[in-house]
Amino acid sequence: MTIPFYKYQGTGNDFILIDDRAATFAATTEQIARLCHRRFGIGADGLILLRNEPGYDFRMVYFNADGREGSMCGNGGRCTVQFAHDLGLFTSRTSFLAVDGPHEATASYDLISLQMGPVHGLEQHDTYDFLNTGSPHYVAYVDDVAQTEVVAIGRAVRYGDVYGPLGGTNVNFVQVLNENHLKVRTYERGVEDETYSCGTGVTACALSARAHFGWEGPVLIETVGGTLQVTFRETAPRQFEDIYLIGPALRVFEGTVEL
Ligand SMILES: N[C@@H](CCC[C@H](N)C(=O)O)C(=O)O
Repeated sequence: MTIPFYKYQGTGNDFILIDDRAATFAATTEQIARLCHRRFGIGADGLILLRNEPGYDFRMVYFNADGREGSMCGNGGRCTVQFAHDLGLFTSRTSFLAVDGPHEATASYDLISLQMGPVHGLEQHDTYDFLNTGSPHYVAYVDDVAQTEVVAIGRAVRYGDVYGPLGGTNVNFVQVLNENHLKVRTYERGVEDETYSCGTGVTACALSARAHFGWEGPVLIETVGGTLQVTFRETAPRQFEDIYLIGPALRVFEGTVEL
């Protein structure tokens, strides 16, 4: 079976995008993992199907690089919005459905502003915060992210006694650069490695910084693959609404692949 695909990236978090409005894509977990493999396939942090959804412009179905359907992906959402825009599904404002519910977004040139779901609750532990921004995130503050063993520590937390039995977690390491300015590196569950950027991860870090430092935002976040911005409204302690993840999303190439 020959499948046409598009490759997109959002601050270096890269995805295979498939126009599946005809709902014909059928692949096993192993086949999706192979498409995402950087030696044996196209190479990506995840694969996303754009499908039709009544009442919305489209539906986003997201698979991690391990081939399993994942929880919400912020950068993948921004790339899917850019893909829908490139397909002509909307002009400047869109609404779509993802695994965590409805989302709204705007596209202006290559800048995508994606409304994330509301966040109800943020756990503050002795050495880290934990919250769910559509995907689960562990947030730890460090002095220097460049000197942090992201993969080794990230993997230990993801598979550790606390979060391993709960399905694992993504693990973010945060360095405060200035007020409203962070530098973040993330170990991603489902990729099982550090990625260049994680949208739900930087969103979690911005909300955590709000809880720690009282920042109003917008919070600027430097990732390995570029800069993202997060805005939010805290409606009550540790309750967040109107959360927006803002940054570039670009088509890199397109092609066909054998399944
Ligand atoms: N890269 C994503 C996060 C994707 C979900 C995650 N890997 C998980 O399954 O928990 C993002 O940009 O949010």
